[in-house]
Amino acid sequence: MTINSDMPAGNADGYALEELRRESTIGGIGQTVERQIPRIDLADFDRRRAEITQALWEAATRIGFFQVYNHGIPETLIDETFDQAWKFFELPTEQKSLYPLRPGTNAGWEFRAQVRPSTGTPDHKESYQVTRPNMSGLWPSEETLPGFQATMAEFERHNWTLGMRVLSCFATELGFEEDFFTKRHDPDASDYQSTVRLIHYLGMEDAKPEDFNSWRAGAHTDFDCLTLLHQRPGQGGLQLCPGKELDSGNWTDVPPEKGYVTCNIGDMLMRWSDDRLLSTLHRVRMPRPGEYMGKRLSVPFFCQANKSAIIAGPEGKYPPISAADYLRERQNANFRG
Ligand SMILES: O=C(O)CCC(=O)C(=O)O
Ligand SMILES: [Fe+2]
Repeated sequence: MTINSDMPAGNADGYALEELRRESTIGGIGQTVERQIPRIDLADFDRRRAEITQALWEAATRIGFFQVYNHGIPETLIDETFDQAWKFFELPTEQKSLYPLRPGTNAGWEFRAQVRPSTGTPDHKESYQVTRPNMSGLWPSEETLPGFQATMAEFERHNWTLGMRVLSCFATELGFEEDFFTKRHDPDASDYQSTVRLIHYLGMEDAKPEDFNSWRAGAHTDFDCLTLLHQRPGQGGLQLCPGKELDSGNWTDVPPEKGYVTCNIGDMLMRWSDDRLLSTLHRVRMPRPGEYMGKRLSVPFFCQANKSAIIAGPEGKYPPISAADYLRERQNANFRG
């Protein structure tokens, strides 16, 4: 049975099965409560590494979400990436259909194809994913979108650098070598699978009332080690709900702000850390009456360990599994067809 997101929030008492009750709570609207999302200054990283590591560890073990600033990715490059993303989404549907998402590759374009287990309804969005080794035939030509591929490549490289920096702090706290995760996200390997995802949440200006019952992105945790999320000021909607408080349905807005990259731990790193680093549930809600109704763009970078990497925590809480097998399981539960 599928629980739809238009089920009234907090009305789960009638359900006998714990799983259904829990799922309907996740899919429900819940309440908005304020929580402090830690903000961490990465300036002068090499000199301040110990101090930054403590702040990242505290945030990642307490709430699993944090925002970093002075992060080293040029704002002009971020702006250019959003400009190119919008140019891509503005292409005619027939053109975008030439670059279809291939199952299991995290590469290519999809339109309303992602159904979250928490809601059972397709996210109100389209997306285009870039996973470098899997892009054959999926790049728009220079004629179609001048500079697109070069911008994505540069953006990808900067995000990888930032991601590896943050992961190096978690590595040492977990008792691994500083470059432990860097080696396992080797960008030159053929089984590299970190991903840039351009997302367009459809504008709601002319939407039907029932469209507001669905989600821009249904509640989920990310599959990866670490997500670096770029958002646009004024285009809010991201909310999180920390694990222990899930039953309360208390969700917290994470407003986008210029200069900040929102980071969250994904399931892969939670497992790799024997559950010490928290992969926190989040979602993108529809705008409320009176809020900005236009389109929403966001660009996450997912640090996903290379396929051959073996995920095994220092304390051995879970049996070792390759990153390839781990991601396959998660993707199969999320994409139709
Ligand atoms: O668009 C956002 O703000 C969040 C996107 C997200 O959570 C995801 O793509 O995993
Ligand atoms: Fe996410």
